Amino acid sequence: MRTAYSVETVRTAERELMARLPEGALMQRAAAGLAAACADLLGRVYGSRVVLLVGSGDNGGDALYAGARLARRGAGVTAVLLNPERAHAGGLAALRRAGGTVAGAGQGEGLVARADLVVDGIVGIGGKGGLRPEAVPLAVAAERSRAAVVAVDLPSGVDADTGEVRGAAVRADLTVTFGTHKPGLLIDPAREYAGSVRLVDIGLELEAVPPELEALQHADVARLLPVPGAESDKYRRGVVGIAAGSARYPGAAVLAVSGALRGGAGAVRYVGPAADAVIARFPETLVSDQGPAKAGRVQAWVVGPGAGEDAATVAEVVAADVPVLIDADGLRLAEPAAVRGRTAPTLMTPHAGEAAALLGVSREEVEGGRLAAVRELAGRYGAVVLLKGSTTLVASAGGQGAVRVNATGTSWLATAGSGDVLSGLAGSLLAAGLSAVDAGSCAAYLHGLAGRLTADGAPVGAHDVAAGVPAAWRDVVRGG
Ligand SMILES: NC(=O)C1=CN([C@@H]2O[C@H](COP(=O)(O)OP(=O)(O)OC[C@H]3O[C@@H](n4cnc5c(N)ncnc54)[C@H](O)[C@@H]3O)[C@@H](O)[C@H]2O)[C@@H](O)CC1
Ligand SMILES: [K+]
Repeated sequence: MRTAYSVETVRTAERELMARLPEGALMQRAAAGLAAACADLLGRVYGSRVVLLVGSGDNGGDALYAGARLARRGAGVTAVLLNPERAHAGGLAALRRAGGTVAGAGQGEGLVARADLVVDGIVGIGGKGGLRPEAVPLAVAAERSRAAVVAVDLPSGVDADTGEVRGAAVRADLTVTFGTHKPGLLIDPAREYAGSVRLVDIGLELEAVPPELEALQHADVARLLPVPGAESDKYRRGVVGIAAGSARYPGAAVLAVSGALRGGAGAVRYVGPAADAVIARFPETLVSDQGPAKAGRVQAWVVGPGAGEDAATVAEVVAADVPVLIDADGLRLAEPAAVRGRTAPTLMTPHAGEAAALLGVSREEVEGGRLAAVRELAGRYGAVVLLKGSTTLVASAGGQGAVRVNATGTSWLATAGSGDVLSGLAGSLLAAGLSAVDAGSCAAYLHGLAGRLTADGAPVGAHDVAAGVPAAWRDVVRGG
């Protein structure tokens, strides 16, 4: 499991550790890890041109000490000081002793344009708001230059705790982060600015503290996925009911069933007006022309994909005493009070536009502040909420505790019907007995991986993604 902790938690852990260590030891650990990552990226350190962008805090200190290490190995290192009076004194002295030079902000853009490597030490976890105006031209120059850009701890200008980006921020190829991942490094839009992320262990002890975010890895998903035992039959493996599709959108039913068949339930039961289309494509489906309440026993329901205006079916499913996944039109049609009143688990799976409609805010607001939005929805509905997107977030019912984040997806998954496959898959995992948080996060993981494996750099349709789920599942259980 990968975890990310809030700035407040990091600060507390750092204070405790610093009290036990000689002065400056932590910064030396950080700088050593940073310099090693820079050297790896440069390949050849000797003779390379390195420019440090140095703000007024310890983030700049890390950059200066790392710059000193690179200068000792023969790099030409220049520090651009955004606030010369407040630059880290010890770091500056170390850089000068190692033969590095110092320049004012005015020379910064030209230096960045000619650099092989730019180190962004403008702000780290002490940053407030977006980049200050004087730093913006440097961030722009770094983005334009051919130099590799390494962010120290996090790209300057992004919010460490929320992943929000207000105004300009540094775009890094690599972020070297210290002690733990910060939430912003795992959540879009900030995640996109971070490039690849390398974690440097500086000895912080965080195990006893609840994280802000958790990201499942292959081994975690492998442990959670259902495996049929020798005694299993289709009913013991779980039956998932799919109430989806309409005369207008029969395809949504077919796609939700296609996901459900690959999700580990022993059988898929379909109710709705698209039974012919479903059976034609998937003859193994149990279809019923009765409403959900009379369709026969299921261990979990999926309702909503392509449902059109069929509020009665949504209400019938929401009233069922088994885990229910509500997606797409179902999110709009479900009565909030009925959802809140449910006692069995509920999993809601909106994309940003649907989440915005439920919250009564703009889509941009949800996309810019995904963590707050998913927690808010989970709180309002007392339901587990999976907010879809390039990074998918899953909040526990009530919105408290660690939020799961999934980044296995690819932008090729932004295709019609892809969400229907995801809801079928997650519903199937619910029926197989996973908790709503595990079902949602494992489904997002497999779905993203299936998208990545099948797309392999080219466009794919939603049905390809569903067909790719078994390969993703095998990849996960075989350890990648
Ligand atoms: N505290 C520790 O034990 C360690 C801290 N480390 C580094 O220290 C960083 C935190 O250092 P600080 O607490 O000094 O804070 P930062 O260096 O992140 O930033 C604070 C400084 O930047 C200014 N500032 C705030 N917002 C700004 C903005 N939007 N634009 C421009 N300037 C802005 C503030 O006035 C302040 O002077 C970490 O991110 C990490 O890089 C590492 O050395 C590891 C050990
Ligand atoms: K930084």
